[in-house]
Amino acid sequence: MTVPALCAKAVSKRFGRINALDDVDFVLEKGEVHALLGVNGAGKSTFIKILSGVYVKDKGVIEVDGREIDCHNPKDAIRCGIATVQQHPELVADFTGYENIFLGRESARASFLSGIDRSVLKRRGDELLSRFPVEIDLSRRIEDMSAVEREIIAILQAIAGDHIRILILDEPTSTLTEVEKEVLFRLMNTLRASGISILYITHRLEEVMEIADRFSVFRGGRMISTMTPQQVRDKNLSLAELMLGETLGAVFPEKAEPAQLGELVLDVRNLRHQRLFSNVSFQLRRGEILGVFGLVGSGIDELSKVLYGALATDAGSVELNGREVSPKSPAEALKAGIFLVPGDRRVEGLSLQQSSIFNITLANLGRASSFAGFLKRSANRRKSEEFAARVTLSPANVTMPVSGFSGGNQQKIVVAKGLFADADVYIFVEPTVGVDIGARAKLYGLMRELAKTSGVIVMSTDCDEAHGISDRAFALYKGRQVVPVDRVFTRNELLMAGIMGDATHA
Ligand SMILES: Nc1ncnc2c1ncn2[C@@H]1O[C@H](COP(=O)(O)OP(=O)(O)OP(=O)(O)O)[C@@H](O)[C@H]1O
Repeated sequence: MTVPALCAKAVSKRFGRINALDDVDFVLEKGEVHALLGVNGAGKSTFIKILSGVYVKDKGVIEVDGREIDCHNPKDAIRCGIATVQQHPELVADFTGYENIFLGRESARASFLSGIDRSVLKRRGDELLSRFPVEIDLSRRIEDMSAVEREIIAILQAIAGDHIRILILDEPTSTLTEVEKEVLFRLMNTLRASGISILYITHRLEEVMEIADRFSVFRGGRMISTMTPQQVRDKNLSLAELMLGETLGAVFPEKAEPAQLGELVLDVRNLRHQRLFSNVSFQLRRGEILGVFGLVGSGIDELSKVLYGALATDAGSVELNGREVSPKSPAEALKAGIFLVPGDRRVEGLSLQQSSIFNITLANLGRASSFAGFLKRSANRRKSEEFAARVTLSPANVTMPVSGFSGGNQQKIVVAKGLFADADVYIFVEPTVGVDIGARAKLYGLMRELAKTSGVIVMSTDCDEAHGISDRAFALYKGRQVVPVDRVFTRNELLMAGIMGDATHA
């Protein structure tokens, strides 16, 4: 019998009263791609953080190549042959690919600072890259690279130590397009063929069927089962239901009936921002959800920022409730009644060291304060608890710092903040990145609820999302609005509009 690359036996970890991992047994075979699945808060990140030495387990045994290891920090893990690429790899933006690949290693850093021989760096970088079927110009700086190029640099950095046998990837595809994902999968396949075992977290279930040899499902801190994609096909199982432990209803809520539509709330005409988008026009009524689909770089990010006052517009007009507005800052937009649920909640949406109460009430200080300007502490707590329950925050603890919540639950706090803000228009940008399928269905339900009294815009690089959640939608293709907004379209038409710039190819 071959010895597995990694074996965990009865591994447990608590955070205060939370049992984040409970007696987890897990086996990673040599040269396999093994996916970790689970709803938000299931314990996936805690498990990989223990393997990569970020957290120390409370009890249990971890073996690498049949030998017990005891890691107390990431360096210990790397010494044991385990390298990890975080969800948002920390690369040095103004350094080249070559420099970043070898920066992670202390010895390289020392020689780097003392003026390393660039030709050595280049030779070693080229040699490393030549082992993989991907093409990247490593002499470019990280800030000029695409998301997938950065991910690949982070992986090359992780495996640059030749003794690395286990590679852990945390949601590596969450910011990648379909085409970029295929590039990453090619790299993963080559690593697998070279005998490296890959353990990776994903919320994109269709990927598991495509790339994983096996997958393990975590639920409530326990490891529920390990299976192959073939077993899922043979038994006709649903990965989402395995994760949830219950049957999943419809992911998207019902569309709005025409009779439910209220007055016009937002009227956007011929909006333009530099060369990133131009001539964007649409109207939004209370009671409806408008979807905007576009690939990364299509201009949807900039469009949301213009609407929210974070970027200036060069031409066009925006009317909110019949009055022209041109917010100069996000604070002004919020005051006017436009609330943005941003794509990157880590940097744009939340103060991570503060509690949920603080974060939720920040969105509407007028509502959170008394006439004399004092914060209404007990009322705010009650309201925060009410909104936390509506977004099914888990754990339902509104005083805990936001940093203690899992990624998906942090996204729920941003939405609770939106509920408290009581805005006329809600703009969601990439609302479900990193959010599990069960919580996603609940978030969509909340959007529909918000749309009962406000107008909602959902901007997404995921066509199924932009189409599934919306009553009407249009696509942005290289800054151009493709689908006429009043036309009823199919999902394929919207997809073609967003990726080809022409809906008629569908
Ligand atoms: N540093 C921490 N302090 C307190 N509680 C924590 C901490 N890290 C994780 N937890 C808790 O442990 C549980 C497991 O969280 P974990 O981040 O491992 O989940 P996850 O499956 O990775 O979720 P997600 O998909 O949302 O990232 C959650 O209840 C979470 O709130």
